[in-house]
Amino acid sequence: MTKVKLHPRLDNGYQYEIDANFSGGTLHCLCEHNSVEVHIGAQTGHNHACGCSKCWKPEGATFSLVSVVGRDNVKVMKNEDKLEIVDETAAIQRYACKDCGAHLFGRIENPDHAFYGLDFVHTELSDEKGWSAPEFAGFVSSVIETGTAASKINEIRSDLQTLGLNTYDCLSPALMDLIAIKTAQLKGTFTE
Ligand SMILES: N[C@@H](CCC(=O)N[C@@H](CSCO)C(=O)NCC(=O)O)C(=O)O
Repeated sequence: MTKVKLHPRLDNGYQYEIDANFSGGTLHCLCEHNSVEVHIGAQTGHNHACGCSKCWKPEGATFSLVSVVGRDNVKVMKNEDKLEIVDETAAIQRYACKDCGAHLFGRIENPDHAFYGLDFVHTELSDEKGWSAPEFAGFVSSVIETGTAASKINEIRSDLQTLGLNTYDCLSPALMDLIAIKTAQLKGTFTE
């Protein structure tokens, strides 16, 4: 039986050279010429494999690898005119290259969103080494929505677990707690 390809960074050995002093790098889209460049001026956090239908995935991958960084650390350096928002109605507005389709960053504009202030980025689009490593796999069941055979889901979960990534069908408990805390704060029901 053919194995489902998770993501090149996961399938090919899962190597991350984490550097405690790492302070960012430059993402570039996949265009050979006139590529879009976005500088990320800090280490990223909450890196995870995401199976949702909206996050950008490289060719053939079932999951994206996506992490977050403060929006003030995200700066478009080159070919900004090639960027377009994939879906203006989505909570995360993903800025993609019109030519190659790679997503350079995703931004939340709703100040009431739990993750407002954080941009979503795919650090595999950078040549630098030292970025944060994936910590878990989220929205795993969602891969069925985009055509992965439902019969493969147990194998997929098992492969992710083998890589040390706990699997969730939403986000990790820590991130779901942040979402619930924000909701409680907005409702006035939050207690420490
Ligand atoms: N089954 C849906 C789930 C989509 C979903 O809720 N995705 C989350 C996380 S994306 C990054 O981890 C989300 O916040 N979505 C808002 C958005 O994408 O704008 C599906 O697969 O589409």
